[in-house]
Amino acid sequence: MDSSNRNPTTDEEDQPHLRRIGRISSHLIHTDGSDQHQLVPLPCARKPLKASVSALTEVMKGKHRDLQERIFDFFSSRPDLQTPIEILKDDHRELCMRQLSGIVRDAGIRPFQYVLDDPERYFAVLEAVGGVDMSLGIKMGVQYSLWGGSVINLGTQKHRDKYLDGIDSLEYLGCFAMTELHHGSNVQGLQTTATFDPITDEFIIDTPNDGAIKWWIGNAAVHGKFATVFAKLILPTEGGADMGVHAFIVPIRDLKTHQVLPGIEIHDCGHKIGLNGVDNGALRFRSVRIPRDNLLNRFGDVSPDGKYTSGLSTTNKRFAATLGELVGGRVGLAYSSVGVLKLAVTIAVRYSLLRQQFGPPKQPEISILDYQSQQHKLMPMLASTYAFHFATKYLVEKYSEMKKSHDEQVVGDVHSLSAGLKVYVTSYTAKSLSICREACGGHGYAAVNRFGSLRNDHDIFQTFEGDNTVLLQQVAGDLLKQYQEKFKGGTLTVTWNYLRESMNKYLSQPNPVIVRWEGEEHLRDPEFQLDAFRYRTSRLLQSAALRLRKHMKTLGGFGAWNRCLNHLLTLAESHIESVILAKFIDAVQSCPDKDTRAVLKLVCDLYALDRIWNDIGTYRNVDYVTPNKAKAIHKLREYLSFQVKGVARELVEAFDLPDDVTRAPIGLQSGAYAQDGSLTRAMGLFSIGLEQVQLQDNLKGLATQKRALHRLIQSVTDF
Ligand SMILES: Cc1cc2nc3c(=O)[nH]c(=O)nc-3n(C[C@H](O)[C@H](O)[C@H](O)COP(=O)(O)OP(=O)(O)OC[C@H]3O[C@@H](n4cnc5c(N)ncnc54)[C@H](O)[C@@H]3O)c2cc1C
Repeated sequence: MDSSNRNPTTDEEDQPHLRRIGRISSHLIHTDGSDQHQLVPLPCARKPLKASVSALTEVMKGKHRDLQERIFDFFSSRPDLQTPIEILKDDHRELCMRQLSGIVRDAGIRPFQYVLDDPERYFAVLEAVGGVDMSLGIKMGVQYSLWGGSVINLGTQKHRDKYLDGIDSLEYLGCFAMTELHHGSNVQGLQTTATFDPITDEFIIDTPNDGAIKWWIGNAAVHGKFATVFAKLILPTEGGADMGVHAFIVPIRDLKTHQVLPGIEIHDCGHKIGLNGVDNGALRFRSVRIPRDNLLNRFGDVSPDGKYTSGLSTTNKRFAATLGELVGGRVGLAYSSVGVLKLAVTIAVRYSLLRQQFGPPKQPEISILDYQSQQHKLMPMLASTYAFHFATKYLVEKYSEMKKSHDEQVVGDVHSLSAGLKVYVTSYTAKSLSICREACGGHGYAAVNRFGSLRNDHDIFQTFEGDNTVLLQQVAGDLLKQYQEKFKGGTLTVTWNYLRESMNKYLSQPNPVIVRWEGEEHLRDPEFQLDAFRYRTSRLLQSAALRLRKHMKTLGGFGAWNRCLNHLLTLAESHIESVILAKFIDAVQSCPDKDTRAVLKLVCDLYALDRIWNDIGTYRNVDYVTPNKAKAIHKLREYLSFQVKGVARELVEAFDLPDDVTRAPIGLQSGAYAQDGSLTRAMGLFSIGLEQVQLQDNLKGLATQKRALHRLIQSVTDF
């Protein structure tokens, strides 16, 4: 599988602008004709990179690859559990349920044990099943991370004793019922009530109006037996004291008959844009009585005589503690989203290497990845996939550490990091899925090539577990808090230490000499790259703080925040980008193999310069870079894209996705790199049809069509 970089001479010839630069290497000429400043070093002057797939795979391989392989093997041995291209909503829901129980009961994998003992393993399972069918990943997340997680993290020992075994074995399928028709993001605005009745020692769960109907609740429409219901806890004092939002276990269906229980109404949320394997439903409660013990009482409890006790002094603190325990879902989404991005990039890059269109006169057509525009679409995306891989790996490790140590600093760090990475990665992946589809032309539009379902299934990752725009504001809020702490001399949490070290440096004018440096060595120096990211974040942070203070006087806190909202969102994104870069640089520097380190460094440089170029206006506005330096960044970014293209095949191979998971006929490993143009393309097209028929076979048994198609392919081969 190992191979060296593509022949740079050939590649150069495919790129006339590079050829031009290459030939006049000693002089200072740009493709735009200007001759003012030094060019970035030339392609022909460089040593080709040696990219070894096995060495790269070793770096990218998660700790629990063996577990993921068990899952892939299980699904490849069970064609009856593979999701066909065309499937009706109700069939998809049943299939998804069978897939989940297949993992637990047939393959013997117990994800819930990992939630309890080894979250890194749990996230590895989640990533793998998401590759099989994203609906399965989400259904599993609802069962174990949300419903199961609420019992573990918000309940106490009595709840663990009573529910954990049933959750693990899937006997107690459950829901996480937080969102209401009128309130999604604003959880403190929930209206469902849980009123304590000391006479019967019960809570009475009520939906006071239509707006309080629980909405979008996963597992509710068909399979759920229980729901963790978030409701305002009301005590029976005069007028009813509202103790804020708490979580309660409410049985919704009979364990034996599966009948909906009295006082509960369940409606189906219907066909969705994607994730139709998950049965989302709406729940309404009409004076449903549950025992007092069903209050998940880790952060607040009620005694039989109706007295409320809590170790936390205010409603706000209890609320923060309750929501804080639920970050696992966000970690899972960020991690899984990188898995989706890997899949999409793999399909798009493999296809782009194979597909040929146009070429120089009277010469063979060239691969579409030889076009600068295609490199521009896909290479920074490939670099970002690597960047996100290392950042989310770090997040998962930190999350596991937090679960063990409960160290306050780590808790703060994980909360903000999980919010920031969930937002940044899911938004990026959502946009990339459309770019990948387009990059594969018409074949990208065939359902069998997967971009449509990946895009539709993944899209909602931007909204659930916290709407991205809302979550990003939490990151901005935390940054401002850290900023205040810095000036008060308090401690900064781990990922933000750079603010302490460098705030003063960044708030002074940039060094007038460095702003002119434009040599490749300087632009590819991690110190320069990190400095650029951190400079931008620090400036944004300081200016946001000043603007907020100014507007606060006239508009009040809420109004001032809204007046500065876009600024705050940019600040939070900038911070997350710099955290991602820092983790990527760490990964490059700790890579033991010299050649592999060089490849990772190249990819990391592309990630860094791509992001700097994307926001070049900001850097220019504050004179952090001169116009000539900006041009040099642009050119180097283009050139690095070109260089990454040379190792793109190895970089996607290192994701190590089996064909069973990739599935898209245009993105399979086998035969994808054959050089025989016309026949390869013909075979490629037919194999798409064949795949479609194979999948339909699973559903409808159309074996005769398959044989006919085989004959057709055979005739092309014979010809
Ligand atoms: C398929 C699916 C599955 C789901 N599963 C579950 C589940 O199992 N359990 C559960 O409890 N919930 C579930 N949800 C609900 C989901 O968590 C909510 O949809 C989500 O929290 C967003 O809330 P909302 O829909 O009310 O959006 P809103 O909060 O109304 O947001 C709408 C728009 O307003 C903007 N907006 C809102 N507030 C602000 C603000 N302060 N500043 C700036 N912009 C703002 C948002 O950015 C967004 O663009 C699911 C949803 C879907 C679609």
